[in-house]
Amino acid sequence: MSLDLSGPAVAFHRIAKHYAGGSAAVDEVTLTIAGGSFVALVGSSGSGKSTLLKMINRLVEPTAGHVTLGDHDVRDQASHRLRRAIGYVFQNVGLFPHLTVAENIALPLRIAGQRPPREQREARVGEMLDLVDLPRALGSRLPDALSGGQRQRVGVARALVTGPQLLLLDEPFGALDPITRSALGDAVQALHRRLGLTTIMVTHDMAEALLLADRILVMDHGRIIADETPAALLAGDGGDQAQALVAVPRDQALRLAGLAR
Ligand SMILES: Nc1ncnc2c1ncn2[C@@H]1O[C@H](COP(=O)(O)OP(=O)(O)OP(=O)(O)O)[C@@H](O)[C@H]1O
Repeated sequence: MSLDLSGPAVAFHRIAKHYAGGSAAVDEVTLTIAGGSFVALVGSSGSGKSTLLKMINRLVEPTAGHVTLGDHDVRDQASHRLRRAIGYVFQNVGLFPHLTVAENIALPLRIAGQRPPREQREARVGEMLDLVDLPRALGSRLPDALSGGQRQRVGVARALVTGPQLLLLDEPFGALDPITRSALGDAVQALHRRLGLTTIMVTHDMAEALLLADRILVMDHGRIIADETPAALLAGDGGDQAQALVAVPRDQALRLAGLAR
């Protein structure tokens, strides 16, 4: 496991994406995310969050502008090398149903051209299962024989197996029940800190963003309309749209507190 505690800075330089026939999905975004930070991207459906995220690992190519990781333009690397340096977790995980959990976790090593001997590969898979708090015995099961939360943990293990220092999460907990969701959010935050990652997470859930991230970007119509710390958002900063999103968990907390009285 890489323990180099320095995830890369990620910078967007006037980045834009126009899909054919649509308006700008991302509209000239310029900003820098500091290495080692945990950033949440929130905003309404269709505001451009996933598109912005996928321009980092080049699953989407920008129409204009570019992205840098540290000092390097992401276009300067072959995409397989780039993706080895970037962990990516999305809502439905995309585990291969006919491969065991262990084989799924080891797959990025093969794709990255690494062919460690069997014992080394098994040791690495075991380490990754430990990292995401899954029993090693689950390695021999097929993904169908796991719960949704366990599958999502396998997705995180697979994303981190090549030792990336940048982790991208696209609605990673969207399909999970609230208790599993909260436990996994905490697990990802702990991994972020322990491994010194730079983490960028797309979420619809402002409460999750406030609890996990140290910086929150609110998107609307392809632009960043608020860029605040959780403390600043909770203190009322960021403008009306950001405050409308913060009002949802705040009102729920107040109503619950009222019920408990
Ligand atoms: N492959 C595509 N082809 C054409 N248009 C697309 C494509 N992917 C996304 N779009 C459009 O780009 C805009 C931004 O989409 P994007 O998925 O980035 O938004 P989002 O904020 O992540 O939404 P959601 O929260 O619903 O996932 C939307 O209008 C969407 O319809």
